[in-house]
Amino acid sequence: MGRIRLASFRAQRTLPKEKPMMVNEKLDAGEVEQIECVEVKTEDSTNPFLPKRTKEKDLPFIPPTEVRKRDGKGDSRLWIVVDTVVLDVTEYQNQHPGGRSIIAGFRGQDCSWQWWSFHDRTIWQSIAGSLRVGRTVGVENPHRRPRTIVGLRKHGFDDWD
Ligand code: HEM
Repeated sequence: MGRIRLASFRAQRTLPKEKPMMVNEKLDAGEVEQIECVEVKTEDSTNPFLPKRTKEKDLPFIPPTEVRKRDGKGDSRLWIVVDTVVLDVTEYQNQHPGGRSIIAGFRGQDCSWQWWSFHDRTIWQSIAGSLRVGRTVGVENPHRRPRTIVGLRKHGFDDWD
């Protein structure tokens, strides 16, 4: 009985040209399939998007030196860091409601406090959750967080005092 041959973009077929291969082509019984697997090495082939169900503690560690290299220039992916989580925003930057350029300002860098200033946990879970490729430590934020003064104002409404 024949079997279904599944093509993968990672596999490069090396059968003779006169017998071109078709995706999902059925092989005859006994026919030997010759596929030489050649891993397609992009610089990020080891950092795919991780499923939302992956817990943050289980994200693979990516050294900060690698994160900084992903600045979206040339063939590079575009990564940003929120807290300790590395997000791949290469495609998402074009869909960002706040505009593309604001994300591009944080190429390969940390943007934690800016991120939490404009977004909440719902956006973290619904969108950023699917853009995670790993976790890291030690990646710098290009802007110092402005000082905020808290606790000097009385809580509540006391105009009738
Ligand atoms: C993975 C990265 C990001 C995701 C998933 C994301 C997602 C979003 C979403 C869903 C909105 C619309 C919010 C709403 O309508 O309530 C938004 C708006 C916005 N985002 Fe992002 N964002 C990302 C990165 C960033 C970064 C790095 C900045 C830098 C400061 C930023 C700044 C903003 C701003 C300024 C707005 C517009 C807020 C407004 O119009 O009120 N975002 N973003």
